[in-house]
Amino acid sequence: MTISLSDTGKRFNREWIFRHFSYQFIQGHSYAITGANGSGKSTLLQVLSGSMHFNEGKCDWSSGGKSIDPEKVFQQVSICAPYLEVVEEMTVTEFLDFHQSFKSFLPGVTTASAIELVGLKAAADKQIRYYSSGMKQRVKLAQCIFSDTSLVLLDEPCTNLDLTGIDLYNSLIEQYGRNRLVIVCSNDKTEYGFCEEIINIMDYK
Ligand SMILES: Nc1ncnc2c1ncn2[C@@H]1O[C@H](COP(=O)(O)OP(=O)(O)OP(=O)(O)O)[C@@H](O)[C@H]1O
Repeated sequence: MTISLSDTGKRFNREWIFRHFSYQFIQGHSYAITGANGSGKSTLLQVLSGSMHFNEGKCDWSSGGKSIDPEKVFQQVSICAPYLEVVEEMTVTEFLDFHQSFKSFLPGVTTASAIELVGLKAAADKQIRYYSSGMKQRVKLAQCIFSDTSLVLLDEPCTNLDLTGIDLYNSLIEQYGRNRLVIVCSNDKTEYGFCEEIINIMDYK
């Protein structure tokens, strides 16, 4: 997947969040979007995911030189973000099985192996509502990283994670992020240290 933005701008009411944003995000590379609180990182990520309209310029998604219908971009997107919820009434096993009825996991990854990889095996049959905030974040990361998509969008991915969780995140990205397009929104280097390109949203005001 390649995402090409040309003079793209997004505003809420009269306030421009970013403007004149021209950039190309290319599969096989990793990018960090940085900037102060409220500067528009999450907004840009949602535009890149195809789930939010923009107000000027262009945003094109393509794969293998062929344009992707904006209505179908979601099929290629995995996202982990603080504003996305998990189904708390389910166990992690039920939740990841349910998720795979919409989006399958990467070849070779099963619900059981995903749960084990994120260190939740002992809590696999517990309802997610009884999980700690760090355990819930591990569920969100599993759902995002193990989905078989070309675009991985991570908004503050280490929220609530302990040091072991941060190490786990980095090793999952190392192992499963290769050959995909990975974009991280963060101001914390422990979350985006692996990224090859750093974009400061403040440069597009
Ligand atoms: N749906 C919305 N309607 C109106 N304004 C919005 C909406 N969503 C976001 N905003 C505004 O857009 C601006 C950018 O918000 P955004 O969440 O993208 O920032 P951010 O850089 O991700 O912030 P943070 O670092 O705090 O997560 C903020 O001023 C916010 O209030």
